[in-house]
Amino acid sequence: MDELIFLGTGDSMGVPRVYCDCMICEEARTTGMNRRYRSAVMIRTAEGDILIDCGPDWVTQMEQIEQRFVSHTLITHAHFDHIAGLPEWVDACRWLGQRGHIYSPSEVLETIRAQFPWLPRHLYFHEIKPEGMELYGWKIEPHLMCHGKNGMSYAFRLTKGDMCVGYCSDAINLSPDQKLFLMNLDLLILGTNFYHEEAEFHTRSVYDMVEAIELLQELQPSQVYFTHMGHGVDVEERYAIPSNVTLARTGMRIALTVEDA
Ligand SMILES: O=c1ccn([C@@H]2O[C@H](COP(=O)(O)O)[C@@H](O)[C@H]2O)c(=O)[nH]1
Repeated sequence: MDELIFLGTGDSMGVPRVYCDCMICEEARTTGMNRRYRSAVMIRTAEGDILIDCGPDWVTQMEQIEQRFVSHTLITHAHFDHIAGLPEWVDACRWLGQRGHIYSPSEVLETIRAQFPWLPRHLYFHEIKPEGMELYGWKIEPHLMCHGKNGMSYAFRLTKGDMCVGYCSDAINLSPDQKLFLMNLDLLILGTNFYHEEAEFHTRSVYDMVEAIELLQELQPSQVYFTHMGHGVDVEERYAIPSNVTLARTGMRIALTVEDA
């Protein structure tokens, strides 16, 4: 049975934030309930694994799940917190003599090539076209999403048999067309930086939970996991969230079947 593992559920700085002594960062340093690596998931299938995003915590994340290698990586957008682990993945490819496969829409791949010009020596670059692609039995479709003040990011819709999963880690203020892409999912993984963010809307780049809950009323997914959470979120707090919403934790696993999702 396919499964999804949360390798990271943190915002762009992760939790704890290196400069911060707040209660949540201190808790993350001690008991570690709120320790959150940068957002990424691994989808495990009988045929092989698919990593979504490869941020600066990639090595630690692989060690945590005791996995030595991954051959196939999808990238949502070329921001530091989603791609900074690529050179380390490529070093692993180089030392193992195995060329990895990286997948994203063309402009994301272009930015990655510009940032890390040596990667194509050890990676096959595959453009995900708007009509999508197939990998290990999953149909994977991309859609460009509003990422607020930080530009645009892709969400992926992954379908296998009856199971339909949406991965949208970095989005805010979605247009009707962008919302349509995330309708009728069995499982939605959605980024929410805070429970309720006080900063002015135009300065922001990711939903907060209060806004996300409103959005869910339109999208109507069966099950939802919030990810990309900053140090304002305490996973032990009893927030007012619907019963089908879970705050994802590092290492959490979800069976990718309609019954279990
Ligand atoms: O052009 C850019 C802009 C930002 N970044 C990095 O992205 C994150 C911010 O992400 P949020 O999810 O919007 O909080 C931060 O790490 C910036 O350094 C980038 O790489 N490129």
